[in-house]
Amino acid sequence: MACQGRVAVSVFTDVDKELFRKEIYPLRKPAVLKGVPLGPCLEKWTVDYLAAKGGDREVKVHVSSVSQMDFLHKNFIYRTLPFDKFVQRAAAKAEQEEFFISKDESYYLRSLGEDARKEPADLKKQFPDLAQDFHIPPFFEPEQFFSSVFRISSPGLQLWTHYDVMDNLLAQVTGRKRVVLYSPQDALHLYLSGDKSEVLDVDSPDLERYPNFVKACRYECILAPGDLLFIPALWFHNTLALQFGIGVNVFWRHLPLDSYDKKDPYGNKDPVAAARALQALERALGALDELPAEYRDFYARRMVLRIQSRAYSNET
Ligand SMILES: O=C(O)CCC(=O)C(=O)O
Ligand SMILES: [Fe+2]
Repeated sequence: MACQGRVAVSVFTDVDKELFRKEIYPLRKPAVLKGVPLGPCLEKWTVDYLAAKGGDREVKVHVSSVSQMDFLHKNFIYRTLPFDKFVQRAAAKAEQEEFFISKDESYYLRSLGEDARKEPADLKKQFPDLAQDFHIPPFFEPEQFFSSVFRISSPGLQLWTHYDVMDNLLAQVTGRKRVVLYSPQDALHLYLSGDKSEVLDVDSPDLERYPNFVKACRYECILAPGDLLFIPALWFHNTLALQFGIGVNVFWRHLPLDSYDKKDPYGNKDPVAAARALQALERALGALDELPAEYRDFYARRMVLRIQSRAYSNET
């Protein structure tokens, strides 16, 4: 059945590993899991506690003059702050005394590994004292673990729609967060630029520029503190912090280890076979360029038909 309007993400309570592996994981659909024990972080992670325990190690943060971050027009910059200062600034209710761009700038932290270009983030390594307070849900096998990442946002901050290549458990620890998701099968309606959608305003999209966006089925949920969102690999997600928010996401491998790019600290590089296929496509397009426009158009359409009949799993 066609999707009409919005679809609420399914909510599950009392989920244990068995239920997750049998009833939720195989569906490859997002799910909100309520009441999964996440440890003492739920009570402990106040701004003061985080600042004290997280210490003053330097973190690289996104700083944006407006709350909707725009990767197309780069309305944000990266700056480095000590973790404790960053947390205080992101949680601030009033205008910033010290600022980079403007008094009402927004902040977003996606924590990184020790050597950010090589190593995935791991809370246990970068924030050992805080990592103790967060209990990673035991729903995956330990060898599937890829990374654990702090997600800390100013109130109102919106992160663009993108996909990651790992399965994800996104835990909301404090603050409420709205998450809008789209199926990988809706990729044709999302106006992709690499791993991101060019449609920044998912609530009132520019339909003259992006007419097919209305065809994408919008899944939505609001995460409250203590909620866990399962985001299967390749599902697009757009997050909006309704309040100052602290989250932790844990990425897990879904495919065998050697399906993934070995140099992928973020968990968003396409699997090696997919990257090879995309490269081959670029070569094919280069060959089409040797033809006059009329022929190029015709053979491009034939290629689309071939791809559809050979590789799509169904008629969507
Ligand atoms: O929580 C957020 O703000 C973004 C989360 C995200 O993109 C992820 O967990 O992959
Ligand atoms: Fe993500």
